[in-house]
Amino acid sequence: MTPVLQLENLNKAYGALQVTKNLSLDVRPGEIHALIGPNGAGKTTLIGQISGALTSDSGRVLFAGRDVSRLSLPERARAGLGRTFQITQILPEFSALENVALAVQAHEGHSFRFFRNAATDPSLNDKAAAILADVGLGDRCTEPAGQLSHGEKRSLELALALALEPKLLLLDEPMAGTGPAETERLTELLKTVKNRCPLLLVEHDMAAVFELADRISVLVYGEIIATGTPDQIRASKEVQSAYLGEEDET
Ligand SMILES: Nc1ncnc2c1ncn2[C@@H]1O[C@H](COP(=O)(O)OP(=O)(O)OP(=O)(O)O)[C@@H](O)[C@H]1O
Repeated sequence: MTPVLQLENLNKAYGALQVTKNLSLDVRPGEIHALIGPNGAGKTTLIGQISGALTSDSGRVLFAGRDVSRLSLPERARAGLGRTFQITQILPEFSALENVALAVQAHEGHSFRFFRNAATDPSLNDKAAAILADVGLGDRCTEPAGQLSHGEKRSLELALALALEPKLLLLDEPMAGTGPAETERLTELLKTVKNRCPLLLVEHDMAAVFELADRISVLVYGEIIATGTPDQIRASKEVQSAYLGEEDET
């Protein structure tokens, strides 16, 4: 099966600090691939190298059958490489439906100059409502986005990303700052998002990772020390000593 995303021998240094070391990884169609590792292992840097926010010193990023290594972040986004928007990019005064309708409108190539029409365009609204229903916000469509709970805002971020119909979604710590009930809800939600597109998930919440991931890659000091199913990763002595053991002690 051809991977959706394939990283080949990526490198990235900040001065003398080699943050990403000859890193190779792939994400397959239909999977949730989780990337875990201790603080400072280089996860955020790697996500930046994949999205195009950061340029790699060497190596290749192959996405949806093409080499996107030299493409900018917007070009990679247009090629279908999705990422969740930050909560700060949600328009708090607009309803959840209007926020998603604007994203659908942007994806369909309409100009933002006509954004006032987004709220009244039935086809945009129908698509936006369907996406909101998928992320569990079907009954919160008319709520101003600023009034949603933190967890609901996370769901809205996902809806905004899905409105762009990505071929792969990069998720950087979706559970951060959410309580146990919201984490459980988001975990269930990500299981359904997986039906729409594969996910590369960076997450510190190990319970969520082990429940969600089809495969897990463990990053330590910029190197992948293991990739495997949750059971394989749990059983790996190298992973236990490098990462999971350390977590258990805290
Ligand atoms: N712009 C930068 N300039 C210099 N060093 C940087 C820069 N960005 C990150 N680093 C360093 O690169 C290393 C990896 O950082 P990164 O944020 O990618 O790790 P991380 O795994 O995402 O960490 P965390 O889990 O804490 O978010 C760290 O040692 C960090 O201090």
